[in-house]
Amino acid sequence: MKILVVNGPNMNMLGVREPGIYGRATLADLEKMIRAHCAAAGADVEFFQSNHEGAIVDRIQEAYGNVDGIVINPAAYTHTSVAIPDALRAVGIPAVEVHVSDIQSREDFRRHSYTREACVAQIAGRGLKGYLDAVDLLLNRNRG
Ligand SMILES: O=C1C[C@@](O)(C(=O)O)C[C@@H](O)[C@@H]1O
Repeated sequence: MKILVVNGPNMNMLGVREPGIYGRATLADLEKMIRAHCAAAGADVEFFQSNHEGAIVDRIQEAYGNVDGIVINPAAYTHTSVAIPDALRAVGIPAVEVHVSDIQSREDFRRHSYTREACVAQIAGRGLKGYLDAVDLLLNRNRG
């Protein structure tokens, strides 16, 4: 089982950006945590972060035929992008959407996700642990 973890815009600023909302851990800390979790479960993992919508679309397309599950935090593109969910539907790889914060309890414009419909589940408001829950969900789904 190979999992691709995709983080969208400003997620490279984790640890610095709005720590009251996103915490003090960095993207490197997050990736280390996910890597250890996947290793313990015997799964391979790859990471990708970009601030550019088209680069995220390209990476999802590259996953076609190479990856069994995608964990994606599209960040702000969650609320604006049609191209990212279209790419997820195009490759047909099961994906779980993750948000560190609880997008339902913040500003109104964060409540709607275009990506959600292209994913098997959405996990929000569990902090960084949400990524591990998303990995588990994909692993359990794969075990059938
Ligand atoms: O950049 C982000 C991060 C986020 O996806 C989260 O992880 O809580 C929530 C989004 O609304 C926001 O634009």
